[in-house]
Amino acid sequence: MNLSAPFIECRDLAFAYTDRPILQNVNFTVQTGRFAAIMGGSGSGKTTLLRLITGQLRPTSGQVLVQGRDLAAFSTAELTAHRRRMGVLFQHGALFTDLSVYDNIAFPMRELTKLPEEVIRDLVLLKLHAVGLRGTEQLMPAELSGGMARRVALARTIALDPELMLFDEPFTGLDPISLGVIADLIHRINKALRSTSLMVTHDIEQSLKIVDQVVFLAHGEVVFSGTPDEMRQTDSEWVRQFVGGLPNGPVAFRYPAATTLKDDLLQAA
Ligand SMILES: Nc1ncnc2c1ncn2[C@@H]1O[C@H](COP(=O)(O)OP(=O)(O)OP(=O)(O)O)[C@@H](O)[C@H]1O
Repeated sequence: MNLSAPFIECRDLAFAYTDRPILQNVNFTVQTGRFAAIMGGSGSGKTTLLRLITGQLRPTSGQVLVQGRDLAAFSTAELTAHRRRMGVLFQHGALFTDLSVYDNIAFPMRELTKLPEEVIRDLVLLKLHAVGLRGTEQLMPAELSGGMARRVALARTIALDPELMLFDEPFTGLDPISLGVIADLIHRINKALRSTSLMVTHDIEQSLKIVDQVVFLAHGEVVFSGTPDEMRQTDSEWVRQFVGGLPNGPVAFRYPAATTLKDDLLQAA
């Protein structure tokens, strides 16, 4: 593994849903083995960006390069191989409710590989151990707390030792202790597997502790890209409003109404 080479590179990336532009001029690189957070306000295009990187969406213009190769030029077989190398953990980390913890983690191994059951068994136990939940194999998802369920989902995400891990708001809905546990696990797994990781998150406090770089989106463009330290010191108004949780800033508190309140009130009188 060449740790100084980019694993993911977005070059002049733009995307529109039919004629509605969502992303434009997006340029950034994530080096192999690094951990990047994608941040930005609601609707700024973070999840859309993740979907472009998984290959679920195709850019309107520009490129997503994976290990130097344009994703758009991947054959169907290459795209399948790309997805197989990826571990994805979505917001609610949904487990299959009718499968036990064991079968949930074994699922991608059974679906995507021809590994014999005894090897799968050892791998499931190792993954459960990695998230601190060995002994829960026979429990059903309904018997787990929210934090435990997220850890099982994380174990399933790493089932096949992904080279690329994508997390979409992995901390949503967790209490502070579970949140700290998940953040620590994600960090340790990124380092242990040396997998390149991207995480969409609103949680500044936890994520700045564990990521190597932050890509900050506003109105569909990258308005800041740098290390957590650079982010804390930046004078970007967008970032400062987000970090400070300020109600007013580049993202205005008030909707830009076409008339003034005074006019409206006078008209009604
Ligand atoms: N399938 C779709 N068709 C049309 N518009 C969409 C579709 N999916 C998302 N959008 C729009 O694209 C914009 C960006 O959405 P996206 O989910 O990428 O934002 P986000 O930054 O992840 O937001 P949040 O933090 O609220 O999850 C939003 O305005 C959303 O309404």
